[in-house]
Amino acid sequence: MDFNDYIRDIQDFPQQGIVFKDITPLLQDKETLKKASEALFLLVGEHRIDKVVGMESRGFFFGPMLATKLNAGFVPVRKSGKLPAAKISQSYNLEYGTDILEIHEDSIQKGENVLIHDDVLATGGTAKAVCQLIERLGGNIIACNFLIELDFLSGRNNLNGYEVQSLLHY
Ligand SMILES: O=P(O)(O)OC[C@H]1O[C@H](OP(=O)(O)OP(=O)(O)O)[C@H](O)[C@@H]1O
Ligand SMILES: Nc1ncnc2[nH]cnc12
Repeated sequence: MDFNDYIRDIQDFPQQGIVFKDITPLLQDKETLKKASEALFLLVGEHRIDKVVGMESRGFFFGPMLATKLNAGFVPVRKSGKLPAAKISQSYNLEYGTDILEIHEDSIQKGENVLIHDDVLATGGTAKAVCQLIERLGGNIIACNFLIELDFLSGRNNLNGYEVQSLLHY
């Protein structure tokens, strides 16, 4: 089974000139979903992880599954105005726009080992903003884990100094 067969390109979504990597076929297929989840877990290796941080929305697909496999908690990073309790914010740019991300202040304790997970690493703007949020809370970033990395956008250059783990490269 080839994961690439379950990822489709959608031209000009969400805006002109963007080729969108749609992973819903991979999520819909029970065997592929299970295998992708296991493969993402294996990418993490032997690290001890306290918290998996996933970003809204597509970091929520695999983030909690990874957390249970790693015996860790799950922390959502959400877009502006969605989190109810005390939080900190970070603005950022991504491949097709700009936005604000937020995290609850009490979600990570100082010195906790954190794995960041998202579906796609494109320009790295989103992941870099999440790294900044976690470090402002005193978290120790162990690695950034992605289902897909768009190599031609060089997103990992925005994540210098962090381990970047990606299952699929385009
Ligand atoms: O590396 P970057 O250029 O920052 O882009 C990557 C981000 O873009 C997508 O999220 P999007 O903001 O589209 O939100 P969604 O998950 O709610 O669809 C994707 O899920 C990543 O979070
Ligand atoms: N080309 C792309 N496909 C899917 N998700 C993305 N997030 C940022 N760029 C993306």
